[in-house]
Amino acid sequence: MKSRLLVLHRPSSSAALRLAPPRPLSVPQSPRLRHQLHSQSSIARPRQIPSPSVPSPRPRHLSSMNHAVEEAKRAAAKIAVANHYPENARWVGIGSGTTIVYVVEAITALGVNTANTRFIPTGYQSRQVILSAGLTPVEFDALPTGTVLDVAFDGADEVDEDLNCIKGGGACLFQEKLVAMQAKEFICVADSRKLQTRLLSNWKYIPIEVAPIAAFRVQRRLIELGSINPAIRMNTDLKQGPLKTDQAFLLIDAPFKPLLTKADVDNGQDGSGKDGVWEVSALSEKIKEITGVLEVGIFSGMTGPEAAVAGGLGGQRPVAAYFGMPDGSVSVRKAP
Ligand SMILES: O=C[C@H](O)[C@H](O)[C@H](O)COP(=O)(O)O
Repeated sequence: MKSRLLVLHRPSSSAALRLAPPRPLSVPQSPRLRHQLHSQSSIARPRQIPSPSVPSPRPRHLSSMNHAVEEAKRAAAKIAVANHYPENARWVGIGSGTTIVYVVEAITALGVNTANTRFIPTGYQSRQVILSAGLTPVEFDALPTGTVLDVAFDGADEVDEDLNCIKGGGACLFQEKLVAMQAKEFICVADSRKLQTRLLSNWKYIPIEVAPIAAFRVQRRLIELGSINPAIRMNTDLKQGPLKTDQAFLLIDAPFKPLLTKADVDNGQDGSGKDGVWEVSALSEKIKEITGVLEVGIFSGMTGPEAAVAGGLGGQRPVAAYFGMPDGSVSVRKAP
């Protein structure tokens, strides 16, 4: 199942800038302190649409690093759209986050006629991105019965060698999974910080969307499964309390040990949860079983084409993931 990494585009001049790790984490030591401490970490952060024209107050080296990251996302989006945006597209899923902005930018830059194309958002921010680009959104629950999306594009917080993803760092995951699973194929676009061998290598927690009334119960169960200090995500402004998703649910950010890949298990490692060591899909299924969990931010299992062969829809694993690299090139991992 292990994917190959291909470099698709390499520029002649190298930007030679290292990308900063994504969203540094500060995981609280005590579950009792979780609300307060999480509010001070970068975990609690409403998303902003990047606006390269807005002057940055940051030191120059930081702003050039950020610029390099944004350009890496843009480069990956451009190639992903060029390779996967269908001719005469009718239904296109649009994910959430900062990278998806460049996907929409790349779609509009194609210059194709979108009069008959409907774009399915995965939340409030996603809908705003679609509208700002002059495209037409249609809510997921307004799709005609039986509609299959031609393609769904989205970002990710981390992608492993099998193309399993962690998503939800920007507080969207449930609608993203709905949309990905309604599409013929899901295409992931990211920058090199997200490209890892195993999930939970650089990105340290799994976002889980939960019913508010069940949050503490779910938190306890996550600890039993081996999560180290799972924390309810707070708004940046503490006075606003826990962050609410588009469904008015809460998010629990659950750190675990790095997740085993299929190859790890094939090589004899135990991913059944012993000592808190899990294989990706095993953990995802276990978390999904907890009463009170709406959805888990692990996208694993079948791809769209695999689901079609199995007789239906339901692929949540991308068929390809595009990564903008620090040197300006774009690498792609494709599902075998
Ligand atoms: O919750 C947000 C989504 O899952 C995003 O797709 C993910 O967090 C990646 O976001 P970004 O493109 O901003 O890195």
